Amino acid sequence: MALLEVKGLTKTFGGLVAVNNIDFEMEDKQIVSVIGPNGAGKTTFFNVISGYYPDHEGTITFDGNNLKDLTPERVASYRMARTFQNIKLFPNMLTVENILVGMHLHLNSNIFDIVCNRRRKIKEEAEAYERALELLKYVGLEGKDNELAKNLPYGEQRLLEIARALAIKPKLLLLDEPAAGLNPKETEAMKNFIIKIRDELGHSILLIEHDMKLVMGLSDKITVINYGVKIAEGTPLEVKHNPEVIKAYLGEDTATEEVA
Ligand SMILES: Nc1ncnc2c1ncn2[C@@H]1O[C@H](COP(=O)(O)OP(=O)(O)OP(=O)(O)O)[C@@H](O)[C@H]1O
Repeated sequence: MALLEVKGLTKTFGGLVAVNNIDFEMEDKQIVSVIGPNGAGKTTFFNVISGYYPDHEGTITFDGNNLKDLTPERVASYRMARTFQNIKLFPNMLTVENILVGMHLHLNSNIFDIVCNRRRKIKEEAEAYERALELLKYVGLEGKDNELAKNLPYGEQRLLEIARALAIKPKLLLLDEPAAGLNPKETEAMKNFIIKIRDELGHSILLIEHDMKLVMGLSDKITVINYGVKIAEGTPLEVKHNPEVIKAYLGEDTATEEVA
C-alpha cells in the first residue's frame, strides 16, 4: 500500500484551477520532488494534502487514513509534518521553544494529568526539553537553544523549521522549497541533510524545489506540474529528458547536464 495516495485532486480559486485532477502516489521511505514553473500549483498541492484547503475535490489517503475534511492539526496527528516556502517560525520565541511547540502533538498528558498528576507532566516536559535539544543538535544548531529564532541567520532558520517538523517523528515530511535563499554550499549541505533524514530516521520526504541540482541529486521520483496539471512523472533521468518537461520548465541546458 502506498504511503500517500491522491486521486483526482482538484483545487480552484474562483475561476482559476490551481490543481487540476492530479493523481499521485508515493511509497514509504521515498524522496519525491514536485517541480514546475512559478504558479504551476505546487504549493497549492501541498496545502491541500496537509489540510490547509479542505474545500477541494478528490481523495487523499495517507498511511491508510482518509484525510478528507481534516484540519492541518488532525493531518499532523497522523504524523505528516511540513515546512513552508516562507519560513513560519515563532520569531520571538527561543529556538528550543519553537521545537517544543511542534512537539505538543506528541505529549501524552491530558487535562486530568495536568490537574491531578503534575509529576507525569513534569517528567514529560523534561523529556520533551531533552529531545528538543537533541533535535537542535541533529540539524546542526547545538548550543543555540537560548537564541531567539529571529536572530538566527536565514539558513539556520530553515534548519530550525525542519527540526520543529521532525519533532512529531513524521512518517511523511513535506518540505516547501528547502533550498530557497540558500547559497550553493548551503544547498549542497541541505541535499545531503535531506538524504540523511530519510536514511537515518526513516522518514519519507516530499519536497517542492526549484534548484534542479538538488532535485536531480536526491529524488527517487519526480512529479512535474504545469498549469495545475501533472505533465510528467519518473526518475530524474526520465524527467530531465522528457521533451514536454524541457519545453515547459527545464530548458535544454538542464537536459544536457549530468545528474548529480
Ligand atoms: N490563496 C489563493 N487564492 C487565490 N489564488 C491562489 C491562492 N494560492 C495560489 N493561488 C494561485 O494558484 C496558482 C498556483 O499557485 P501556487 O502557489 O500553488 O504555485 P507554485 O507552483 O507553488 O508557484 P511557486 O513556484 O511560484 O511557488 C497561481 O496562479 C496562484 O496565483
